[in-house]
Amino acid sequence: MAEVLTAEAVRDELDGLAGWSGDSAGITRTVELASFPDAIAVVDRVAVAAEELDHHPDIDIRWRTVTFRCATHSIGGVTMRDIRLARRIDEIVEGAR
Ligand SMILES: C[C@H](O)[C@H](O)[C@H]1CNC2=NC(N)=NC(=O)C2=N1
Repeated sequence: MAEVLTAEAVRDELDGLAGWSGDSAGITRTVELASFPDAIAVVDRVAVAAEELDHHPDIDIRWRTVTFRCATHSIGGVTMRDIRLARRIDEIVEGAR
């Protein structure tokens, strides 16, 4: 079972996650894509990655702007599962731009 990260550990991990912010309750990144279809394509790729990781982000879609929030719901905090998911999301977003 993943262990919840301390606030300091989350801050350290956020240093390596450009565009992400948050705290020990959750981490968030908002991205703007070129179009609504591009945004949905990114969300679809993130869904595939989330299924592979068995770890799922909260996703807010507003036209071309997509916000991802990662927290480990079963624990109620941020774990390395969320950090790994955030890294995968970054790879997908960078590949879509
Ligand atoms: C059974 C399955 O492994 C669990 O329900 C997973 C699914 N995806 C998850 N995603 C997130 N963000 N938090 C969880 O606790 C979680 N649990």
